[in-house]
Amino acid sequence: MTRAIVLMMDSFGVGASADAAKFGDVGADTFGHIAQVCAEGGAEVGRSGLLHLPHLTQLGLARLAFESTGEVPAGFNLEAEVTGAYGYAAELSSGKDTPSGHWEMAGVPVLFDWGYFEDKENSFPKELTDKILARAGLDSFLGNCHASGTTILERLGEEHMRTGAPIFYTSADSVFQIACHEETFGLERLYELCQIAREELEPYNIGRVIARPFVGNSAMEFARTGNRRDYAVEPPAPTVLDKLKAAGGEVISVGKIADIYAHCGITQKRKGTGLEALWNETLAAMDEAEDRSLIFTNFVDFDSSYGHRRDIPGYAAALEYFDTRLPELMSRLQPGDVVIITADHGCDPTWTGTDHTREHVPVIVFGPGIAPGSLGKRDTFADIGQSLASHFGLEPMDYGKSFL
Ligand SMILES: O=P(O)(O)O[C@H]1O[C@H](CO)[C@@H](O)[C@H]1O
Ligand SMILES: [Mn+2]
Ligand SMILES: [Mn+2]
Repeated sequence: MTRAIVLMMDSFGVGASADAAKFGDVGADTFGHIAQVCAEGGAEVGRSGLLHLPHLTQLGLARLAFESTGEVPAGFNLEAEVTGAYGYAAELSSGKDTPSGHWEMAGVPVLFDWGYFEDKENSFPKELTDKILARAGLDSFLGNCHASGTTILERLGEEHMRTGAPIFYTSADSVFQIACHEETFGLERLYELCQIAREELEPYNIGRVIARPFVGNSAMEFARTGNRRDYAVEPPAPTVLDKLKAAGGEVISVGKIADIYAHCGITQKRKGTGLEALWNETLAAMDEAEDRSLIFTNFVDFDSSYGHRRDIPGYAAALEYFDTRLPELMSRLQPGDVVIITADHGCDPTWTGTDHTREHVPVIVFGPGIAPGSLGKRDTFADIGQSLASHFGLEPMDYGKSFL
């Protein structure tokens, strides 16, 4: 069997990269700061004590974090024997957003600059919103600012329900986000509105339109649902996913992977809301996947539920939960399987603001044929894509050095 399983821990950075100053992120460290707060007793909600990640540690997480930052994360040590190959990677792409990180790890770094809506208020050009409203048959909209997606619901969700005006907002990322109530506005209507926005945004070079449906009756109750949908532009060149699909392999998307690659290079899709469901789908995919399959899971909750929310205990508990599921994956490994654990950017929950942080990402590789040891610093996430190309015997990618 030649199979690969990529576990993409969305936003799990392991320390600021050399170019972090360009992003205002010098000193950011998603993993290190969570471990620090846990060790200081500051993450006692829904969990307790030192950050406990025995399986990730056994695979090399503490060592790669030490290689990335020069510091041993609080509560960890470098004593135990390591069974995985471990390293850390810097990002070549110009942005610290989700599509850039994902495309780069699939061998296609984003070397051009995305468009951004930089103004914190009145963020969107009137001619753009006028066109979107006219095509959708709407009179007005709310928001028009940078915002955290949960606080803007507290502020404008009730007005949205009363008036039927959609909420448009953005962030430091190249995104146009639309929040609407699933029942009063309607989910399909929200998706249609996002499709119109996607088309009208073409001249602005915006990476993603994101549908942000929510439910609840009042500001204190609003909750976003698993029906989020991302409308990404297509990657600028064929990724390793496209190449594997073209060569007759299976590319199995779990969670929002398919959306992030604009459905390019995907042969099967499995959905799941929440870490538990995403794990269940990943393991079920492993039980079914045949030779020449790539199972690629995005564990979005680290980012959307905890990183952007600056929820340190929540992030710590999610990491600990993730770690408990690894033995189930290990017990399913077959000869020829390779597992890669990585991330797409940081989102340090101790950092100011609510945006991503420019960080190194972990690269943990294991499987029956993988020798343990350090993979050192990788200069681009594209080393992952190049390694997958090599693993599946595909033509080499233009970027990256294989570690396989
Ligand atoms: O605050 P929420 O709505 O979660 O938005 C976050 O999610 C977006 C996509 O990852 C990012 O651009 C960030 O703004
Ligand atoms: Mn992400
Ligand atoms: Mn994010």
